[in-house]
Amino acid sequence: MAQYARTKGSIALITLTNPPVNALSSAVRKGITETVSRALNDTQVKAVVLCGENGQFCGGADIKEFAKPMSGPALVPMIHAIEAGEKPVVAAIEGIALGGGLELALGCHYRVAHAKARMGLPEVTLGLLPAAGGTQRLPRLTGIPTALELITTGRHITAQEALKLGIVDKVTDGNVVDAAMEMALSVIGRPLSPRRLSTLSTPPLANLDGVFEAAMAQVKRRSRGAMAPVACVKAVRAAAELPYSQGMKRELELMGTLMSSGQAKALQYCFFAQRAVGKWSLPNGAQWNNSRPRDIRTAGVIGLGTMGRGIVVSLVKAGISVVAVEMEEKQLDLGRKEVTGILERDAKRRGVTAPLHLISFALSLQSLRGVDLVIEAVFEDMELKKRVFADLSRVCNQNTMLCTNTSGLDVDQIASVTDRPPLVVGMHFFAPAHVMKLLEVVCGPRSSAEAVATAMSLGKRMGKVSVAVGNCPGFVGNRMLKSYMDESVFLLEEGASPEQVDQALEEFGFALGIFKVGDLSGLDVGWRVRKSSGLIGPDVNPTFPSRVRQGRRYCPLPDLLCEQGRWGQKTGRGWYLYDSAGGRVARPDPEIQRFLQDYRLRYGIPSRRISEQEVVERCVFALANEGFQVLEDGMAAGPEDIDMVYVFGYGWPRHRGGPMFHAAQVGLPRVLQRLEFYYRENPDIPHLQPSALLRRLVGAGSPPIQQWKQYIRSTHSQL
Ligand SMILES: CC/C=C\CC(=O)SCCNC(=O)CCNC(=O)[C@H](O)C(C)(C)COP(=O)(O)OP(=O)(O)OC[C@H]1O[C@@H](n2cnc3c(N)ncnc32)[C@H](O)[C@@H]1OP(=O)(O)O
Repeated sequence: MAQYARTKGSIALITLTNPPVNALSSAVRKGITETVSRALNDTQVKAVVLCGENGQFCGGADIKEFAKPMSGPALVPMIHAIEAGEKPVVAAIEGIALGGGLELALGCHYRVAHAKARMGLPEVTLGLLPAAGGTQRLPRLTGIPTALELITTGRHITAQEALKLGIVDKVTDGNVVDAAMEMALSVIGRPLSPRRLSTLSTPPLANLDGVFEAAMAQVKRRSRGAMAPVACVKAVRAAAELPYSQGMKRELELMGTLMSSGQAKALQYCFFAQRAVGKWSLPNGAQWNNSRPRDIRTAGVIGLGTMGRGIVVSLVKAGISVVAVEMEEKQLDLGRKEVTGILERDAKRRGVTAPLHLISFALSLQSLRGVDLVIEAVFEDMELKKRVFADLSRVCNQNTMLCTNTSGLDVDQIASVTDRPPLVVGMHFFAPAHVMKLLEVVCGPRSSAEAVATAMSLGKRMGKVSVAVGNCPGFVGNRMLKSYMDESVFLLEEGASPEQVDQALEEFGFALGIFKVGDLSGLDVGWRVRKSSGLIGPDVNPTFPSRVRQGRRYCPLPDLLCEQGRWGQKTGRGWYLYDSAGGRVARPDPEIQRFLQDYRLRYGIPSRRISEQEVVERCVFALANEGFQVLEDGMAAGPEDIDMVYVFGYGWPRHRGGPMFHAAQVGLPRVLQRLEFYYRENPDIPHLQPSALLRRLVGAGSPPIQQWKQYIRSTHSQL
């Protein structure tokens, strides 16, 4: 897995060969160890060049091997042998040098990179730290602040930035191996000591304590509850304060704690799950590798509200020409201003020109005649959407794909008013659409494989994580969210306060508690949906609204709040109080306490002390329980799909893997037992009744999450 060749007489060329990214599997480590030793012992060889085949230097440790017992040579002594050797070794970096790949390069005496290469230490994103000497060598090379930033964020950098930071010695537009050979020849005979990073001291830094305290505070704020960023700061601190050998001991110790943690397992699961969801398949056998997506060059977007604007920006940034349509001039002007502003600010930040030439704005659907694909983003109202799609059917070319950005309406009903149901799919973006990474691609029963493939591939082009989901109310994300939201308001009825619930969920790892999220997105949105779904209406007693509707427990608290004009941040008051309309800083509101007490008194609900454990279990297990039901109904291909929806669309803490992975990690028997308990206590809450799939999995001895699909009774995938 590492090839050896002698070139230009005195140079040994070692090539890593482990496609697709030359990960440092045990076979590759063995190959490098053997070939380096051969080169160092060959008296004819005066210098060594290390490169990777197929234009990729190295993607780091083989992540698949983390779950297995360690075998083969370890990375640390292998890199040490390169650095300590008496012949100059030059890394020829093409494509990527990530994680252990960059650490390997840092052990070489010189580094030459191709202009398009990317480098970084992304271990933190896998719940780890760069434990092949990365936390000790990088600070000695770049200084502490830069190393701290790169190691705690895992950010990839370009070759140009790497050159500026001193991480590489040369950047070339040409053949990187040739350039590395040239450098190798030029450095033969030069002293190697100054090039051995482990022997250097970290550059002096004033106010060391202050720098590390600030870094620690920042990682704790940024990644609530995540262990790896904290360990990264500690490891870099060791580089600043300890000799190299002791720093390496500290690095190893910290890595040991991380490696055995549930967080690392969750983050590594997320890495593979994110890739697995791209490999969609439909019951008719069509799948990602046998269905050809269309080449989309032009698109139309209808509706320039918050969602539509974000969608336009995402498309344009992917290089697609967009016709943006609004029906009213005022809305169109507002939309144009917003879209232009977002694109200009983004371009300024990146030092490029805003691609405004790719957008045109129009007041009529007629302008969409020639586009390849249309995304509708009008109000969430079935009749309105049907009118739009019937019009599109008449206006657009016969071949134009028609997509709806509905967040939960029946895609098939929408398709049924068109002349082309196979070319209709849902593309459910998440607000703000140019920021959020999730795209649910909703496969209607009549959506063609080509349409699904096109929407999935378009999502990827826009930098989204596209997940194929079935066509049921709320699809995957919003369908599951309903149980989570219902539990949170039931907890208020029973004695909790919004801030108590939010605090418990934020401690769990959510970026924002559910009530803060509600205030942020506007409480009136859900109010409108409940009205249109018949949960609120003329039959409901306004002074004593019923707590049972459509045959299940219902909590009228959010409706009562909306009736008082408390719509969240936009009105300055919601579950919390804000300084003014549009204010962002949430403060607990004593009025809400009184409102909740009056409500409980009025309905005779005894108020009790609710523990943090109950808050988290009822909200999170209810969410996972609905996830099991989603799987059973065939609306998601597997638990990975659900987890990626939650990680990328709903602020689920990535270091907990997703609701389904979390359930597996807590232990399915425990989840079942707690759901049974809460359902016994609340028999009027159907979503607390454990799903049949959960019971079956527990009955089968709780198999690993990768095997759950085998236990899904239905063969009726709705994808
Ligand atoms: C002592 C410990 C020392 C060091 C620790 C480490 O080195 S941890 C690993 C650090 N490296 C990384 O985190 C890199 C992870 N990979 C990526 O970020 C991307 O894969 C990459 C390299 C930028 C390429 O992206 P691209 O979009 O081009 O391809 P894709 O992500 O779909 O990957 C292609 C297939 O390669 C598999 N793969 C990638 N990296 C690794 C890896 N390090 N180990 C194992 N497998 C890896 C990936 O799963 C894909 O597989 P497939 O079966 O095709 O889905």
